[in-house]
Amino acid sequence: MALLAIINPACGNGDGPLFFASHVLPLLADRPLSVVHTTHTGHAQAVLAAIHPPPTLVLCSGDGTLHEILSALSPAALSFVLVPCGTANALYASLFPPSPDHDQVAYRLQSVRAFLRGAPPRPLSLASTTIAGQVALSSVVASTSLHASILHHSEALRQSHPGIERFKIAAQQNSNKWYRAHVKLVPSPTVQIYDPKSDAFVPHPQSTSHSPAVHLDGPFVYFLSTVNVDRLEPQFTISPLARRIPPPPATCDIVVLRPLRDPSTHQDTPQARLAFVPKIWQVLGGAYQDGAHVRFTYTDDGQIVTDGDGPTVIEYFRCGGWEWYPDDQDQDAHLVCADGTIFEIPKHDHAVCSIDPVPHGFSVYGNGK
Ligand SMILES: Nc1ncnc2c1ncn2[C@@H]1O[C@H](COP(=O)(O)OP(=O)(O)OP(=O)(O)O)[C@@H](O)[C@H]1O
Repeated sequence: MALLAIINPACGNGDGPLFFASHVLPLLADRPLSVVHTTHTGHAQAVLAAIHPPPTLVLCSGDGTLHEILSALSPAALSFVLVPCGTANALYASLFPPSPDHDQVAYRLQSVRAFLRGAPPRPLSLASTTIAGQVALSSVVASTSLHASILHHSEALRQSHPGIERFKIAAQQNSNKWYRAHVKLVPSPTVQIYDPKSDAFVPHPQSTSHSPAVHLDGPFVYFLSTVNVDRLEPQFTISPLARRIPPPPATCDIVVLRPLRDPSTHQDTPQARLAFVPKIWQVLGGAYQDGAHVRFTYTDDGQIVTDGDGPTVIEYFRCGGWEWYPDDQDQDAHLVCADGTIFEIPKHDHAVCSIDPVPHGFSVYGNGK
């Protein structure tokens, strides 16, 4: 089997080349292997586009390089052996959730080991987001609202803060924004919502056989859909049910925070936005506590508790995709993030995200399941 290693020397803390040479190369020494160190954005896919049939790819990078390759080569058939060398490594951390006492080197070699022991590669899902005729693919996340704003603003901090703290700084900069939009959730074949009481997905009450789509009005604080992953960073498990309750094919998990579900928040005012900021941190803090936010509920006076009888703080959906119609007057609501790349919806337009709309053959060496 032809094997190609692509190493991005610029991602994460820049230790990809050294880690590859010290720990990966010795394991692949008896195999025919070509090695490329990328020199610029777009280099990886240019190398791959020239190779037929596509090789099995040992990819030493973060999610961004993977995203570029998938976008350029779709709908090809290509298997990835992942060596996490990026900042967040969301896909790798989801395939191999880290434990506090793991050995750093061994932890990063698990996809290589799965490949070497002949484990079957696991098919990847692709979310396809269309904006003004342009298609953005993602294998991790497609989002709007706070997450898209965080990614938009964190890029400016990449040089000064190369680690994941840049996402926290950008989150603080954007925490009092609400995003005005209308959403249609696309059924597959229904729209399901997580019910913490039964710890199961149930059909959304609006999703009937006659009219299975679900419509949501804003304002939104958070609107984020994931495929293939339950986390965006090793400890930030924003869509934990993707692991605990495995999704059917061609669906995404969607995490939504709409502030007007809070019984103590009645309208969109500057004061209400300010008062809601600590609740946003509480919700995102729940994601850092192994996904505890999916069980958060409101008390009558708007306090957030776990497993209470009030309305859930977030709405956790599972469905075939979504459509996002931003309010023309709300510039911030026009940002869409697809695996870290930011797109802007033109005025009077919208974004449509669907999961695996065309067949493809991307797969990754994961934990063998
Ligand atoms: N030699 C290079 N110099 C500068 N940028 C490069 C080079 N090679 C690749 N790139 C670009 O680096 C960018 C960042 O890579 P990547 O997303 O893999 O890492 P990351 O952002 O550190 O990690 P993650 O996406 O997991 O947070 C990609 O857009 C890629 O195209």
